[in-house]
Amino acid sequence: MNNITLIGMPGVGKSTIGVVLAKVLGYQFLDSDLLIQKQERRRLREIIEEEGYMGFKEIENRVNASIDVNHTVIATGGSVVYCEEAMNHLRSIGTVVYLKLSLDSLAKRLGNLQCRGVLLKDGQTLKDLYEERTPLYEKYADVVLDEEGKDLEESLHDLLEILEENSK
Ligand SMILES: Nc1ncnc2c1ncn2[C@@H]1O[C@H](COP(=O)(O)OP(=O)(O)O)[C@@H](O)[C@H]1O
Ligand SMILES: O=C(O)C1=C[C@@H](OP(=O)(O)O)[C@@H](O)[C@H](O)C1
Ligand SMILES: [Mg+2]
Repeated sequence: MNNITLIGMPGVGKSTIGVVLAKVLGYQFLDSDLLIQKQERRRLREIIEEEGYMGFKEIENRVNASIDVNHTVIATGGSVVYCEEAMNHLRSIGTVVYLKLSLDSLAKRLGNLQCRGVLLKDGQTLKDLYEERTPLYEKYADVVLDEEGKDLEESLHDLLEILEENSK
């Protein structure tokens, strides 16, 4: 219990802010993408290439649904919101925070999607992905942090304030 799970689009900063948040709170940090790689003994890109879109989702669901931690900040991969069982589990073990950024800002940050290993269906653009996922991020979020126009320090400051508010 008492975990904080970060969800949101790839490139929004879940892994970056997550590790700093863990330090500030005195929590552990877990990047569930790295946990997937460790358990599968393969890199994410290899899993996606070898298992395909559905195969990756199944693995991502299984690994995230089995996370058993306390006082930990969990940075998820952006595609975890497709995994219903995993999302219900993450909600049951702590607070789920949606890190939100506009499509324009994300596009500037992301560069080449393929190189990052983003889970795209054939022909899907970043805009398609954004529109498909936004309702899912909103559905599973206990709280939302709007990062627009904020640097890492400002995002962290506002996140701590939101978490404090939410714990009352
Ligand atoms: N608040 C921020 N403002 C500007 N750039 C950021 C911020 N947070 C993260 N970044 C940058 O965005 C990129 C993606 O961050 P990352 O933590 O890997 O995102 P995610 O884990 O959500 O995919 C990195 O280059 C990181 O330095
Ligand atoms: O959003 C996605 O489709 C993905 C995001 C990646 O993580 P980040 O959100 O940390 O970039 C990683 O889980 C995987 O390559 C798929
Ligand atoms: Mg990440």
